[in-house]
Amino acid sequence: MLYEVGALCASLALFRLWLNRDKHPNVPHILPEVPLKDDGPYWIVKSYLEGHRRNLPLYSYPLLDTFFGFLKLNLHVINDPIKSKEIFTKSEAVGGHMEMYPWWYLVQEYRQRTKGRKAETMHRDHIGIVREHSRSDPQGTKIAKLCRRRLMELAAKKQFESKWVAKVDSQISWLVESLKKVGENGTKPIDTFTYTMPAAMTVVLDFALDIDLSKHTDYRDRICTYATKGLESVIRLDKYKLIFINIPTWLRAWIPLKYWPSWVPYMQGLYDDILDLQDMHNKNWSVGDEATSLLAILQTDHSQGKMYEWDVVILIQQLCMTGADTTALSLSGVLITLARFPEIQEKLFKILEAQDFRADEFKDCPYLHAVVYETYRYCPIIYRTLFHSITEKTEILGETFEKDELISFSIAGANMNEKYFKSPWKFQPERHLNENGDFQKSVYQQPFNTGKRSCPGQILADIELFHFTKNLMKHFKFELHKDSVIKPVVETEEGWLNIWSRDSANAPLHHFLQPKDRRILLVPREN
Ligand code: HEM
Repeated sequence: MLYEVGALCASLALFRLWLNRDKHPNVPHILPEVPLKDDGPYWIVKSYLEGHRRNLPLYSYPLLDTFFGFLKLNLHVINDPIKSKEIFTKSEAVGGHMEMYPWWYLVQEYRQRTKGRKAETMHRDHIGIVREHSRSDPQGTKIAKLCRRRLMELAAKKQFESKWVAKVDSQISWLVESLKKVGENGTKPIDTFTYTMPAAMTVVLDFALDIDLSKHTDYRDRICTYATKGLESVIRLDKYKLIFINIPTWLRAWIPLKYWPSWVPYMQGLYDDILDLQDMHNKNWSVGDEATSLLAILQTDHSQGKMYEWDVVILIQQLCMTGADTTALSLSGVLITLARFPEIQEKLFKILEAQDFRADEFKDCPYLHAVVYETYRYCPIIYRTLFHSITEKTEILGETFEKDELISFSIAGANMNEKYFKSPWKFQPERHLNENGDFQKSVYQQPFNTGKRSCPGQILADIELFHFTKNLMKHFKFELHKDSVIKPVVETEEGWLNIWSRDSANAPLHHFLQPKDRRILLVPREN
């Protein structure tokens, strides 16, 4: 008996050693400065800065190391923006989201077990835009790319641009009224995200469904909460989730539902709401009618056998989860940054005032466009790309990667590197203007990443940031409150690092980089 226990321990130890072997001894590791359980966006961004300081084109950091080393995950980070662009644009092997798929599997298995609405037509692989791009699944890849193309084509249609701008404009009066009321006319600091989030959700769902959610605020407010909780639970690597996703499906089927992670039953509500909205949309539209909303375009594709029923539903769900938090937090970032830099705010205000706040297109106010892009750079709330899982053995920057390994690009790292942006710790919108005063995008700045898996919503996001900022500037002056912990402005690395919360990834909204304080004063301009 003793002999068998000894043999078991020895084989476990050997297995652990084998698991922990360094697959990439040439790739430097940068370990977080805090224990992994306390690790959060601030510490990751700090490691990006270190990667750049050491001029490393590629490095790795541990995402997870638990169960005595039996569950260990490393992320490989590409630092060089030009190389990253080349890899994500050309490579056929970096198009997976392996780390996210099980989230959808769990939610769907639960729905099927509880016989939720339309569960009978669900299939675990019909997951819309996040489907894997890989040579081993040509049909799935084709559907993923079609979902992506449909979204991007609709957003980019020049004749529709004024429609998207009008959707932003339609949010302004309630947004202004709400901000004045809760901010007690500029005397009480407020977290604008609470209001920019429903505004951004209304725009994205109006874009997708042609339904104005400000007339259905119950749906709007619920979907906002689902979206934030959904995105947090997709991105976080908590142990309970990891245990669940690693249990084989046949075994999971025996686990009583009360032991499933709490977000799994909770997220069923988002599917139900989307199915309701789909019914609402289809009261005025049927296959064969002109398709102007994204949903109508996708349903037409489904009717022609180009995608499945749940690819359509799940793409709408994915827009809820990716299209509002990102835009709303970035917009709050613009307002906070303008509050920190009053001279720049004043300059922008004067430019806009001189043109009576008329700027229908980006070219009508290059300085505003530059302020938005300088905020994406200096205030990179979305501080890295999603993780991309490798779909087949491939070479990246001289290293051989195996299927299912993870890579990502350090958006915030490149943004703050002197090599790409002179005096990176200074907030200087002018760096995005050329000698004629026109807006010019830097090749080094990639807030949406580039290539086949880059953000398909970037056109809509830019429109929202530009027009929301313009409209809010007209009504408010943004100021830091007297106790703000992101004061004073110090334009050094230390001063920049001091803006950000050091909370772990488990803190609310810390799947993104968060300022220590999102509250500002919004002082009405009319007074
Ligand atoms: C300022 C706002 C936004 C920022 C900074 C942003 C940034 C990003 C980034 C960095 C990624 C990951 C790209 C990669 O890993 O290669 C991403 C993915 C994505 N974004 Fe955005 N995004 C924003 C707004 C939006 C909007 C408005 C939509 C929808 C209309 C959207 C839809 C998506 C989707 C569906 C994905 C996943 C794409 C895929 O996996 O293939 N995003 N976004």
